[in-house]
Amino acid sequence: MNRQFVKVLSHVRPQHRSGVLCPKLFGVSRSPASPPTYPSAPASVRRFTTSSLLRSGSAASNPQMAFPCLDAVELRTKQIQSRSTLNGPEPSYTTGAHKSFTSKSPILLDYGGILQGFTIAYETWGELNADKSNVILLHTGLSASSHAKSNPDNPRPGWWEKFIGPGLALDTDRFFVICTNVLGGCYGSTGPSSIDPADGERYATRFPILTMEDMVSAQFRLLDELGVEKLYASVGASMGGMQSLAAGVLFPERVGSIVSISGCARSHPYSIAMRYTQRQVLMADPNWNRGFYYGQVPPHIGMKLARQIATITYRSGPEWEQRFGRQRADPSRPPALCPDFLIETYLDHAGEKFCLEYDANSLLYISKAMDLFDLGAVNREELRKLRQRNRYKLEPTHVQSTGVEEANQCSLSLPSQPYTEQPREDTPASKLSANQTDLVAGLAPMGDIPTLVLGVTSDILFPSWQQREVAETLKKTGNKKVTYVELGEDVSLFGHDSFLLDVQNIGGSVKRFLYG
Ligand SMILES: CC(=O)SCCNC(=O)CCNC(=O)[C@H](O)C(C)(C)COP(=O)(O)OP(=O)(O)OC[C@H]1O[C@@H](n2cnc3c(N)ncnc32)[C@H](O)[C@@H]1OP(=O)(O)O
Ligand SMILES: N[C@@H](CCO)C(=O)O
Repeated sequence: MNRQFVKVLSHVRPQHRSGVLCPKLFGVSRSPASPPTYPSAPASVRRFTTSSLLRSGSAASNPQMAFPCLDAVELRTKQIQSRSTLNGPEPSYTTGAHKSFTSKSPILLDYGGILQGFTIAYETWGELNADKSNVILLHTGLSASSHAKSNPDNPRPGWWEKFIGPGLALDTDRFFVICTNVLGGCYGSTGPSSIDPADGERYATRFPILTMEDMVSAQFRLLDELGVEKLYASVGASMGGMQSLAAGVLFPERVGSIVSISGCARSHPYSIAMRYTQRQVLMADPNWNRGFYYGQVPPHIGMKLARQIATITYRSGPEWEQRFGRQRADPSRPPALCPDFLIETYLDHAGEKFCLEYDANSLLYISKAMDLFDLGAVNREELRKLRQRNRYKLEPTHVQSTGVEEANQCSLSLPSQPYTEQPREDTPASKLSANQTDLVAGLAPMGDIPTLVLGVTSDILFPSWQQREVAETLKKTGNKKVTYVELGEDVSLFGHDSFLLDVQNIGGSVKRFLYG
């Protein structure tokens, strides 16, 4: 491990020890040994809080428990409701100054949606050389903005701050690094929170279903605009790893090399299950309101819970064993149903940090796009045919849909009969082999692109077997320039998020590959 874990409460910064504060909205004080304290709710709110519903102990055998964690989120709802009407109650999703590219020509999306125009927010570092041959396109994970690195216009540290710069993994003495906020995002690029030019209202859930390939196609429109014909490298981790591979499949002649860190060539059922659960939790928040919450209280409770589930998939059990063990935040207090164990206060804090920082609808659309990701030949062919069928939507004479007939197409209904296990014609072995063959055919366009596949053994979301699958599949396409690196548990226990944390091993491998 390249990092010291401290199994004591002192690891938790005092201001975060409550487990239920929202940095933007609450001030919470706590000394290391004292129990969590919460700001007291105004009288108007106290009426609704669970603590005020405590029943008189006269007849009960035991007192009712208190739920300060629920009081706190209810208080937040009230505070958002009563905020200034000037800016509207919803938070503004921005990470600061960035450049923007707006395409005036429409983009037809894989599943038939259309955007009449779109904007991509992006930032750059380093100098573009004369023949524009030193460009690295850096793809983000799910929730990141284009702000990968600080710059004079926005000195706030970026999400890959220590990986980009002179002499670093993405060496800005040599490369011109571009990072975008993805299509569907909420940090300056067109997404569900953007205005639909057709009616001047937010898209909300009238935003069309997206794919990774749609996001990558939008990025390549930006490259067209910048006059970049061929990338030196397409680099990304997590969802960015998916995009990095998708760029190689969609535009093989325009991609010089590929780095895929903790990515995959197709989403597997376990990762779909984990994202599905997050979406369901989020959509169950009444404030989500089927996506039409703009101008109202956003679904901060659903977002918080979704992020807690996500965090469980981003790190690893062994990391938490070392870091928190079974320690409770305050063993002197009786057990509570609100955050109690250190791992619980940690997850609570992760949810708090995120719940108003990111647009809920962006989370839904982008996580769905991750689920839909499959670079296998069969899926790619189906998407190609679908695009072909929808080409007419790009005709200038095409009248835009009123949304009604399209909405009907979107209405999945649950099967009327309970699921019964389907008999399989294939034996498991031949099924597996068919899957592999399909993926080899799908990745064939990358057969000549030098590729680094980097995985982390402690990653449960994009597990190392998927990394090996990508590397092995590429080799089967005839690609002789595949480098496979796996960080074992003796190197990193940070799980999926290792790509954000392990500068030495992740950054070092990327640097060696790019300089190779
Ligand atoms: C490409 C992309 O996807 S970029 C997107 C990256 N950004 C995010 O994911 C945003 C959310 N951030 C994170 O998930 C993390 O901060 C990371 C992955 C960026 C960095 O991880 P780490 O440095 O290991 O931070 P860690 O997960 O330990 O969290 C530290 C925070 O938890 C708090 N904390 C740690 N232990 C506890 C605990 N037991 N109880 C409560 N709070 C705790 C710390 O005080 C600290 O608070 P702060 O961030 O408000 O200062
Ligand atoms: N922590 C990362 C992981 C998923 O890429 C994120 O939130 O985007």
